[in-house]
Amino acid sequence: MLTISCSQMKAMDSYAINNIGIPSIVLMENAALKVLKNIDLKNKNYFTIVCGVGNNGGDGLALARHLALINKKIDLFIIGNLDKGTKDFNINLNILKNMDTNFTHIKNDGGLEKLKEAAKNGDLTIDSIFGIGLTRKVQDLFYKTIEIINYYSKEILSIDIPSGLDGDTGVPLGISVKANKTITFHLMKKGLANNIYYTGDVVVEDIGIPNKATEAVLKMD
Ligand SMILES: NC(=O)C1=CN([C@@H]2O[C@H](COP(=O)(O)OP(=O)(O)OC[C@H]3O[C@@H](n4cnc5c(N)ncnc54)[C@H](O)[C@@H]3O)[C@@H](O)[C@H]2O)[C@@H](O)CC1
Ligand SMILES: [K+]
Repeated sequence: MLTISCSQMKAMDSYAINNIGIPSIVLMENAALKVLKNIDLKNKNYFTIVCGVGNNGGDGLALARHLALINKKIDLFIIGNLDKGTKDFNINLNILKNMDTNFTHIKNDGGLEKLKEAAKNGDLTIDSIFGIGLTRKVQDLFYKTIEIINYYSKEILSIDIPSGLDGDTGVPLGISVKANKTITFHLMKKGLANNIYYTGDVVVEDIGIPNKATEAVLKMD
């Protein structure tokens, strides 16, 4: 199976967006719908969703909307500086606010306590804190959040990459979510291959990036 690095994935995303003209929000919506497709909606009704403020978090917010639309119970948590959300994260957060969906900003111990309860009580925890944009060691509140997700969740689904896992080396940067299932986008990432301890089952889902983008990037290397 072809495996790619996080920088190749970023370049493919960017080629699809900037050279082909697919709006990034379309890719995000596709990503969320592909995650939704991989959830056992017959048996799962209560979702604890933990989002960062990058595009991985944006995927989680779009998924939260789709779960709310089909009347699932969602407990939404956001970690990170809300003033630094990406454009597509902000679009999705704004939609949720307009739908009167509440969220907890994990910025103090109160937030972590709520997360413990939600992770314990939920049927599935959705991990959308970091994807291919993880750049440094996971520390402090992020570390504690991942610790709680791993310890209390009945089952965990990671969006794109288990948060904290280096998508190139497969080694945690300080700590990583240990997922039961990982839905990764477009192509398999190097760090997810043969790394079932962290990733659980890995499903690769197409999000509408044309072959032309893939080939253009592979040719560069
Ligand atoms: N337009 C796109 O590029 C698309 C991206 N997609 C999703 O977006 C992800 C990539 O999004 P981004 O590039 O925004 O990156 P991420 O969302 O993976 O992470 C970036 C955020 O995490 C922070 N961060 C990184 N390392 C940290 C650390 N150790 N501690 C605390 N904060 C840390 C950064 O400051 C930034 O806020 C993909 O994995 C995928 O899930 C999909 O929506 C498809 C389209
Ligand atoms: K993730």
